[in-house]
Amino acid sequence: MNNDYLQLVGVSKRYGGIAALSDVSFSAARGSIHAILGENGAGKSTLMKTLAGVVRPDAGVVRLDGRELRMTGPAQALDEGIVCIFQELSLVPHLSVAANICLANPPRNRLGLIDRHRQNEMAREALARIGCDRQIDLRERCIDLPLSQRQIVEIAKAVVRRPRVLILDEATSALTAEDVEKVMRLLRTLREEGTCVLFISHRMHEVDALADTCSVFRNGEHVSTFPAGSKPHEEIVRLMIGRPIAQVYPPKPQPPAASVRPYLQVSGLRSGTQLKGVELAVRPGEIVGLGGLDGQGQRELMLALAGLLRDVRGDIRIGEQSTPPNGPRGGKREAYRMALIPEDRKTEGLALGQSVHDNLGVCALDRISRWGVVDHAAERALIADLVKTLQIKAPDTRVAVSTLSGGNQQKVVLAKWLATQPRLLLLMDPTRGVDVGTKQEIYRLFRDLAAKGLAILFYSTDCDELIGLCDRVLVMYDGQVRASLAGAMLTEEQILMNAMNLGRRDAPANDSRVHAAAWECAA
Ligand SMILES: Nc1ncnc2c1ncn2[C@@H]1O[C@H](COP(=O)(O)OP(=O)(O)OP(=O)(O)O)[C@@H](O)[C@H]1O
Repeated sequence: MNNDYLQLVGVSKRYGGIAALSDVSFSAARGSIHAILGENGAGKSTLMKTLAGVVRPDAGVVRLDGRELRMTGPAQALDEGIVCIFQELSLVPHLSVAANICLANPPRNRLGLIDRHRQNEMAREALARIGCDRQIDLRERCIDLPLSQRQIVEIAKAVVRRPRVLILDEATSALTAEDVEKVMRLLRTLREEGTCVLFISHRMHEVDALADTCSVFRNGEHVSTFPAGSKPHEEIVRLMIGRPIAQVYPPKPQPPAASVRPYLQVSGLRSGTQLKGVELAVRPGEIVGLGGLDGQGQRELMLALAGLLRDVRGDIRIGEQSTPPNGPRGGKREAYRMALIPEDRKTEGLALGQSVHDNLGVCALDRISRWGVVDHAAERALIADLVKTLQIKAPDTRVAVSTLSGGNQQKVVLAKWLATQPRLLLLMDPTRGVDVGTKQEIYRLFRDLAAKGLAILFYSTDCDELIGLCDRVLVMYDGQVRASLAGAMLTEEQILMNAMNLGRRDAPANDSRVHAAAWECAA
């Protein structure tokens, strides 16, 4: 095995006063999977962008198979066989799945026109390599796909280029557990074929399952490289964040009494073929998880609750009020004191070109305005408070939010909605792309918010965090809540059994009824 297949020597990159990479040297082998670990802002993405020709380093050399690469741009990196799957998806939203997969090099017929038949074949083959050719329609526009499927298309787009070096920057963070397995199988096959895979992930169980070698980065510096499995997790976390982490999840308090009136109560919620009579209740002080296999109505439920889905029937009560049939709309949403943290921070959560300051202030204009005029002192105080509470790492709040690391962008999304002082938080995968130290802080924050009386509905694709954080987990199957699990029943096995509807052929769970029984079991 050529251990120095991909080599970086003395690579540095500064952004103004920030050293994103400081004199980084490391190498990765051909036919191997090399995990790149580090907390948010450690420089991982900058490293990948350097390899992908997107960022030009201030100093240093990159070699591939012994040859020095003088990268002039992304096209040259692609020509060298270096393909990167970025955290922020790069699909053209209004083009079809097939067109996106073949975008860099579409097959052409004798007239020079795109050969659609061949294009479809190539796209289908790429999706089949991942095992997703049946679940994604080649003709569908990417904008109409859920985030997890868009991520699969992004991976297929990389596969079709037959990479020599494949870089995945948090590419599994939006995927369902089932799709993560498929992508892992694909990466192992690519490894056997000789591809050098660099894999950035904040999910240690994926790193354990995949990687041959790990490299840890901190504050732009390469801290250590070691064989995967040779160090305990605690040691790796300490290398990553410079301090040990004892317990990632905060202790769970006593549940609110069953007599406490739910802040959110949903009954008989239906919409199209996705929601088929959802029943649930979330009390003030509770963190209720929403689990199940992907596509069982979890996303639609969240959107329906936030008034972002059409043709919804059933009853939604928030606080003291019933919402209109299609959920709270537009400006009326504030009256219900609810906030939705969306799944895709790039397209739904942030105005990327705007400053951190403007992104943070935009949702709280009511709080920082007097007689329709923004009180700039109040605005600055609010923003300083949010930056401190969420520990957002930004050189200055006037920089564009696009220049922050992925994890810090996610914190901005959270902060801007917390600024509205919601009483109901609807969270869609809020720790996606967030490092373990920051996750710990965010979990504590949610627990503190719950202790202050917020009702929290938490949709996550990560079973581990559902179990670790939530008081109760509702498992959805085929547009209904199939089970409400708490206490000793809140296990991965139970979540999976109910997610696959195994061993239960009975009616959907009425959460209000199940709730009491589940808590009895928890107590
Ligand atoms: N275009 C840019 N302009 C200014 N600063 C930048 C830019 N890109 C990155 N940075 C800064 O460089 C540092 C490293 O960022 P990078 O995105 O490489 O971190 P990361 O390890 O990938 O983090 P995450 O896990 O959150 O994605 C951060 O402090 C970030 O704010």
